[in-house]
Amino acid sequence: MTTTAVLGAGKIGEALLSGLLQSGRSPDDLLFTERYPERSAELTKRYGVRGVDVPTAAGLADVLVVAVKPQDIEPLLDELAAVLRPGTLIVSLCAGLPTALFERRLPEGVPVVRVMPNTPMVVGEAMSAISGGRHARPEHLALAEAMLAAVGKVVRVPEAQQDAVTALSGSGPAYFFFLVEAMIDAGILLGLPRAVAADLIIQSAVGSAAMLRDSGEHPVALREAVTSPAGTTISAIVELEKHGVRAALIAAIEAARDRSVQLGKAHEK
Ligand SMILES: NC(=O)C1=CN([C@@H]2O[C@H](COP(=O)(O)OP(=O)(O)OC[C@H]3O[C@@H](n4cnc5c(N)ncnc54)[C@H](O)[C@@H]3O)[C@@H](O)[C@H]2O)C=CC1
Ligand SMILES: O=C(O)[C@@H]1CCC=N1
Repeated sequence: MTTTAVLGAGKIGEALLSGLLQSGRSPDDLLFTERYPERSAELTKRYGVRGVDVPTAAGLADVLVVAVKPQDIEPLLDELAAVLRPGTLIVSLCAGLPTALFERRLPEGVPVVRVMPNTPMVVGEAMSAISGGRHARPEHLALAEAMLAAVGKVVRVPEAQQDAVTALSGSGPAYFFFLVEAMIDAGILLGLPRAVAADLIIQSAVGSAAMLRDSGEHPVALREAVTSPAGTTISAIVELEKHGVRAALIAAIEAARDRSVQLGKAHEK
């Protein structure tokens, strides 16, 4: 079994640790590093996984998963460059950062796999897209793929598509949560108790997601099946179209893609 260290156990780092443990990985095969000692102690208490410093992680782990914010990557790269063992696989979860950045800043020949996961990892339902860097061989991609397959679904994409992936599925859960939040507010406006409105909307979201995944039907066909002639749904759809919700979503996702590109450009030199 490989030893995997998560460097930066914030929201996505913790989601990965938690998902891997739920999938049956032993806490003894996992490590993490964290900037704040209180956070480190809290995670060890919660998961039984050891918090270590970067040199210890680099000395013990075969796979180093980089999960710090893109803005925090520079000092971590400096630290890692000094202690990285040959053959260690770097798996970056960082939005926008190209594999070339890691290859340039870490010892020559380092295998790097860029991944864009998402937080449903905590319930084993992540969507992760992976791309290999210049020195990532098939066995490196297979190792990263196996790790992520334990916590959800994995696709391989050319690295040039990772900014678009980040905007779609990396940030995607936030759009769904935003929608659910707005729909619950609508329930409040219509006079329902908050808890009832939340139950109605969350179960509708779960049921709709299962239909999208399992029915094999196109989203348009599924929506049409709900939309009765002269019924209630079409009255709502007219309002959504009038308010430009479709265009707003497309523009929002384009803005997220542009931000991902910008995050990568900040580390070009
Ligand atoms: N939150 C999400 O839904 C997703 C995040 N990502 C990517 O994952 C990365 C982390 O994002 P979040 O977890 O949301 O951020 P976060 O801020 O919750 O987590 C980052 C963690 O790294 C720690 N940290 C920073 N520098 C460190 C260092 N040198 N050594 C040890 N620990 C260090 C911080 O204390 C913090 O706990 C980002 O690059 C982001 O683009 C990717 C996909 C989804
Ligand atoms: O908002 C962000 O930058 C990160 C990357 C994808 C999801 N969260």
